[in-house]
Amino acid sequence: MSVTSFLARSSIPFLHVTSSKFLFSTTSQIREIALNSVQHSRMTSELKTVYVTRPDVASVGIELLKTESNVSSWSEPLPVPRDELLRQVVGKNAIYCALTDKIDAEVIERAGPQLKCIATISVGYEHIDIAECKKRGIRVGYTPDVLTDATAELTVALLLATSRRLFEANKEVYNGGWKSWAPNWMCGQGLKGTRVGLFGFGRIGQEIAARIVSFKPSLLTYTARSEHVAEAAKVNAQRVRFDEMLCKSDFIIVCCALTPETKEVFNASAFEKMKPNAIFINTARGGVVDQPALCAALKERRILGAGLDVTTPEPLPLDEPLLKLDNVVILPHIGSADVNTRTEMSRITALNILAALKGEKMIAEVSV
Ligand SMILES: O=CC(=O)O
Repeated sequence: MSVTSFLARSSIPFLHVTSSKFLFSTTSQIREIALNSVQHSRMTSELKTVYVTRPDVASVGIELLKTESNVSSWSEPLPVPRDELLRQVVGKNAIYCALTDKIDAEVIERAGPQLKCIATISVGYEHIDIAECKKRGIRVGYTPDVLTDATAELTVALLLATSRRLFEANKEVYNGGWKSWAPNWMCGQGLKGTRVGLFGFGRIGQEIAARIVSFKPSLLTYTARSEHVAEAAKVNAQRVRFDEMLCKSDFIIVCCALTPETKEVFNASAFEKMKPNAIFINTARGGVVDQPALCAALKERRILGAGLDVTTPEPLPLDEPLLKLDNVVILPHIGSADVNTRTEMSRITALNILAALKGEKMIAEVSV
């Protein structure tokens, strides 16, 4: 890089820049600047390199990363195309990604042996090939905790919107269907006195439970691999077997991680066991559900309704059969979408990368 173009880009404090003209008086000053330029270029070339796939949600994180690394990023508000991702990761030390990016063995191999860290701006990390990272000693960062409250809040909002038919009712206001107050019109199913089952009782499940308690259900139950005795006691929840949850719940809320064990665990046989008034809520991952089986159960009114913040695929194509049903509420995966939460997620993702690149403890690291 020439001295002039370096100066044009740099922010060396003693340099005076007016209308892109550089004002310096003596040759010694010019020599000093040139020397600085060389040193700065050397420093810059020694900085670690980070590729960011989602600049739209990451401005805070990008600014942080820029303080200590060379950042390049995809520039559009849609996921980076696969071929561009494969091109851009080559030679990078870290990748800042989102759940919309499949970071598999091919991406990792293409990046090269200097890749030290992959950090995702999400709590879920099933889009990253963790086994491959383990094999290569690549550290993986994620953003649990910070999004727990936002996701629990959205889950309750979705549950109420589904069970009290908010979207159906709202449409009637605009399409002339609202003729008069009527005793049997737009009646839904309240939470009070019902049995609620949580499929998964981790951080998010526990926060959903804490919020559901205030609606006075008759019983809160959960299924989980570990007992969570103390956490369950706080909300007076009972651990039950999956089958019991299916057969007896009025509401089932999915709040587990997507793993080989939970993949399509809500299948035709599961929906078959549910009560006809059951309302199924999923804010975890679409992959936990056999979607055609859910669609059939809703269409044939074998269950009362469903509220889904996650689907397969995302986004849903406009000819998706679920979109034709009036007993389902679908949201475009907005569980953690509150401004403060997303800002914090972006910051943590960047801090995870900076820590990993310095060999320090990350804020949240997946144990690979
Ligand atoms: O679904 C959202 C996340 O994993 O953060």
